[in-house]
Parts: sequence; C-alpha cells; structure tokens
Amino acid sequence: MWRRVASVSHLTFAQKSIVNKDVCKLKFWEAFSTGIPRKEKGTFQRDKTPFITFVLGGPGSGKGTQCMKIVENFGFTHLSAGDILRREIASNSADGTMILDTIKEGKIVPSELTVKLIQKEMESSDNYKFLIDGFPRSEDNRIAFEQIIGAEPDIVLFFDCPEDEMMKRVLNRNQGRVDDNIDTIKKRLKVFSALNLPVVKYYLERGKLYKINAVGTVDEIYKQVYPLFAQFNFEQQV
Ligand SMILES: Nc1ncnc2c1ncn2[C@@H]1O[C@H](COP(=O)(O)OP(=O)(O)O)[C@@H](O)[C@H]1O
Ligand SMILES: Nc1ccn([C@H]2C[C@H](O)[C@@H](COP(=O)(O)OP(=O)(O)O)O2)c(=O)n1
Ligand SMILES: [Mg+2]
Repeated sequence: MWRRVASVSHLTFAQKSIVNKDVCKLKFWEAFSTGIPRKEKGTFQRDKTPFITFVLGGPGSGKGTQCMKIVENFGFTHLSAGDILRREIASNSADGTMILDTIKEGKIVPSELTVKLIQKEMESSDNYKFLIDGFPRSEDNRIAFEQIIGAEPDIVLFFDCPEDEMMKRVLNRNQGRVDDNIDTIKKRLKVFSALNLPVVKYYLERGKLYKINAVGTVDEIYKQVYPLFAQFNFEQQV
C-alpha cells in the first residue's frame, strides 16, 4: 500500500498558452512512501512514484479513444474499469452474473469489487504510470479506492461532452457491448449525472481536474490532452 507523504509543488498549467483555458490549476503531489522493498520480477516497481490519472467522462465521451493515444505517447498502462469488469464476466467468475446484470441496467458495480480488480492489475504491472479509465464513477468508488489502495490520483481528466453527442457515439460504437443500446444509455446518462458529476466537482475543488472539451475530432481533442502529460517529462523518470 502506498502512503502519500508530501506535497512538493504546485503547477499552474493555465499560465501556459498551449493549454486550454478551462484547464484548472494542478496540484502535483510527488512523494509516496512504502515499507515494501523492491523488487521482485513482475511486480509493481515500488521504488518509482506511482503516477495515477483518473479519466472521467460520460459514456461515449471518448475516454478510451484518448487513453490509447496517451499510452502510445507516454507509456502509460491503461486500466479501463469497464474492460476489467467485462473480462471478469467473460472469465465466468462467481461475480460475473451480477456484474453483467448491473452493466445491462446501466448501474454501478459495488465499489469494493471494482477496486480490488483494479488493485490486482496495478500490482501485477511493471509500470508506474496508470490511466484509470471510467473510474471513479461515484463518490463511493472514489472513497473505496482511497481506502483500499491508499492513494489519490495525481491528475484527473474530465471529458466534457453534451448528452446528444455521447448518445450518438455510443449507439454507433459497434463493439457488441450489451450496454450500447438506447434503453441502457438513457439510464447510464442519468446515473452519470447523479453520481459522477459530484466526483468531478470534488476534484475541481481540490485543483486536480483538467476539463477537456470532448467535442471535435479525435486529434483536436488530443491537442488539449497532450500538453498536460508533456509537462511531466516522463521519459526522464523511466
Ligand atoms: N472525437 C470523436 N468524435 C467522434 N467519435 C468519436 C470521438 N472519439 C471517440 N469516438 C467514437 O465514439 C465511440 C465512443 O468512444 P470511446 O472512446 O469508447 O468512449 P468512452 O470510453 O468514453 O465510452 C467509439 O466508437 C469511438 O470510436
Ligand atoms: N467504475 C466503474 C466502471 C464501469 N462500471 C460498469 C458500469 C458501466 O456502465 C460499465 C461500462 O463502463 P465503461 O467504462 O466500459 O463504459 P464507457 O466506456 O464509458 O461507455 O461498466 C462500473 O460499474 N464501475
Ligand atoms: Mg470506455
């Protein structure tokens, strides 16, 4: 378990002209400590400071699409909470049926289960840079992550997209997902507004939120995302 020990710097990205003016002040907490010495092969590199990015946004706002580009350019490990849950369904685990029913209903899977699955992925990774996509989707998710993983995100991206655009994209997604239908998407949008927006507000108030205008081409949107990560000079940390 990681424990945050110090806040070392405050970076004001809004001062950089390249960054969208909606981008908020970023508080970069640098240091974590751990009592666990490194390093066994195949386990998380505990001598590296984990860099955790939460990726928020409604269904179809383009989170997964943008995450793929961040992975390519900055070497992050992409953990999509939805993908992890779908893999759990496909593996016929004891929780599979419950997860499937929850997803079909457009509801949110119990937080402890999702966080433990994310934790397993983080611990089996050699990387220290994580994009946690589609999480936290509720305050309950957020608090469970803090309690179980013992860490907070370094930055939080929020892909801000109008409902009609999200609905259009989801209905054209064509990935055979059980939740990409008009009934489920309507429910998901209600759940998003009721449960996810409070999380967005939480990180906005803590100066960790980057609001991205998610309307436009994939490349136009990535032009807002790229500079946020470029600031950190990740190459030098590897
Ligand atoms: N900027 C964009 N403009 C139009 N369609 C997009 C854009 N970004 C992603 N898409 C498409 O919209 C659908 C939803 O995108 P996805 O990345 O899966 O969103 P999310 O993970 O937020 O649900 C996909 O079919 C994707 O190809
Ligand atoms: N933190 C999470 C993330 C996803 N889920 C469930 C409920 C969501 O509607 C589905 C699909 O999530 P996913 O992130 O893949 O969905 P989108 O890519 O935003 O369309 O998974 C969850 O219960 N808790
Ligand atoms: Mg997605």
